[in-house]
Amino acid sequence: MEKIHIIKIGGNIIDNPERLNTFLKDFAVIPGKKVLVHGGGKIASDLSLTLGISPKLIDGRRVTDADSLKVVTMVYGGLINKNVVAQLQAHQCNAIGLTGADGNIIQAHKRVHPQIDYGFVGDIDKVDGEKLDVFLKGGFVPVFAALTHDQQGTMLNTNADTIAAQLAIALSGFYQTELVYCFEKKGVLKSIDNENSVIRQLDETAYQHLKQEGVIAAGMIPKLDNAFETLHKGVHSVIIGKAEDLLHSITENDVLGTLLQGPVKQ
Ligand SMILES: Nc1ncnc2c1ncn2[C@@H]1O[C@H](COP(=O)(O)OP(=O)(O)O)[C@@H](O)[C@H]1O
Ligand SMILES: CC(=O)N[C@@H](CCC(=O)OP(=O)(O)O)C(=O)O
Repeated sequence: MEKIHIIKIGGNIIDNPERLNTFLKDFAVIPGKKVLVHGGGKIASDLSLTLGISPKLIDGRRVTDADSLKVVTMVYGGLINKNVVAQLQAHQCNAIGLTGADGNIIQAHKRVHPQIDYGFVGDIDKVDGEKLDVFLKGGFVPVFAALTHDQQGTMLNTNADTIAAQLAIALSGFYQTELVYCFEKKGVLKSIDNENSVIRQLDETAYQHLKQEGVIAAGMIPKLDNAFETLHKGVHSVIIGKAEDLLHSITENDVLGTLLQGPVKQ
């Protein structure tokens, strides 16, 4: 099976023009088929404050009222997505910027929660892997913003880690899929203050223990929940690591961050 990489960049890289440029230069030369997914939560929060809208997050998920939806649509789908695409074009990578609404590739519904009204936050129902594959087969490199839609004309804000996971699952029907979460640390750490304490390989049992002990916390919990879900649904492997280590991990076949692997296929 042909390989594909689904790569997600975290907010701390998008927020830093130099790190972003270095990352995009590396991303551009990754051989083979690839998809990039980005968020940009921090930039959206900063712009919200400038506009007099107080950002509100619960467990890392943005409560997205009508005004916040306008902000995230502009910031993720416009400002960040188009600048990322333009920079990739400058590195001879034929990127095409998409949201889940484009080509109806990611269908979602507004989140229903018994206690909390998250507003215009989307939970994904379906990813159309075949439509996405049309772009890939056409030689394009899809770049997804953290936006989906409800098929009734409304955009929805959807966490970028979740979008990357669901795209990886959908593409695993056609490709040997590797999901890569790039963020600002070297990997999943045994001791959060020690960059040299990277856990090289993590299985689900060890993850549950480390979560109970509080070693793995905050944003790393939904990231790993997403990651293990993908392994149960056909994704070959997941790498969690530093953006600057991406190229080495992929091209040298030597993962510098944390590697999660699915069951060995017969
Ligand atoms: N054991 C751990 N190893 C690494 N990061 C951890 C760990 N436990 C909690 N974290 C936190 O998880 C964060 C990553 O989640 P998040 O902020 O959602 O990522 P992203 O930058 O991709 O949006 C890290 O910045 C770190 O503060
Ligand atoms: C529903 C929800 O929380 N959406 C996220 C989407 C952006 C994102 O995921 O950005 P990072 O990867 O930079 O965190 C948000 O608005 O913050």
